[in-house]
Amino acid sequence: MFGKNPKRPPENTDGSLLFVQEIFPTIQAEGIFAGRPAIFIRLGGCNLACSFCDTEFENFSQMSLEDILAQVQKHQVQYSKINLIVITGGEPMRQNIIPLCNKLHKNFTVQIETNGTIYRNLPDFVKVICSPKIVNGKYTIPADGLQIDALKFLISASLEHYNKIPDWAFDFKEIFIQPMDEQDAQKNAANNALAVKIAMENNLKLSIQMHKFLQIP
Ligand SMILES: Nc1nc2[nH]cc(C(=O)O)c2c(=O)[nH]1
Ligand code: SF4
Ligand SMILES: [Mg+2]
Repeated sequence: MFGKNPKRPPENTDGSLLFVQEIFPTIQAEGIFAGRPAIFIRLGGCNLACSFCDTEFENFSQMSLEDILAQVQKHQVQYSKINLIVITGGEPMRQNIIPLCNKLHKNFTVQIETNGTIYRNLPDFVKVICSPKIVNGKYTIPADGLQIDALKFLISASLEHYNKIPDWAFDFKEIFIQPMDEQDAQKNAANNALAVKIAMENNLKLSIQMHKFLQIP
């Protein structure tokens, strides 16, 4: 969170054990499935350390796929109709999530939230939302071969480089513009205004973090 995390490299395991921060039901607040109830699996660790990162992902513990599925099933007791799983982080592609995706596919639409810097040969059914980040003054271009369903750009009026969509992005079929939450009312107001301007000028969809407005996870 807030760039204070260690940058953790990709883990190349068989995917039968994963580092998990939290498994919780909520409303998917961002991107193509915004508004849809979902069970979130937040995985531990990230390979980047963004100064504005709003997420705690370093209190993770190792879980087997069976334990993860059992926790998902526990939430299904209360929310039996939910049919969307969101795997996020941290950076979920840091770990081998392919076996987990395959198991979840039987009962759920599976969507991941990734910064796009790590390649994995994900099954075609996985919906990938990629939010590129600035590294060395430039947006990271999604890893070669990664199948992406939508890009999501965070917009800040004050943080360097986060005020413009890179030209390469327009080759992708769907782009969301999302005001960055900088935990500061004045900055956030400027971020909202700039995000609306960029969305309007480029005919792109706006994504707002509705869970913060709703005060849900
Ligand atoms: N409600 C809710 N929706 C989200 N969509 C993406 C999130 C993320 O942290 O990746 C997120 C999150 O943290 N909460
Ligand atoms: S890539 Fe995402 S999860 Fe990782 S540090 Fe940046 S904002 Fe946080
Ligand atoms: Mg979040």
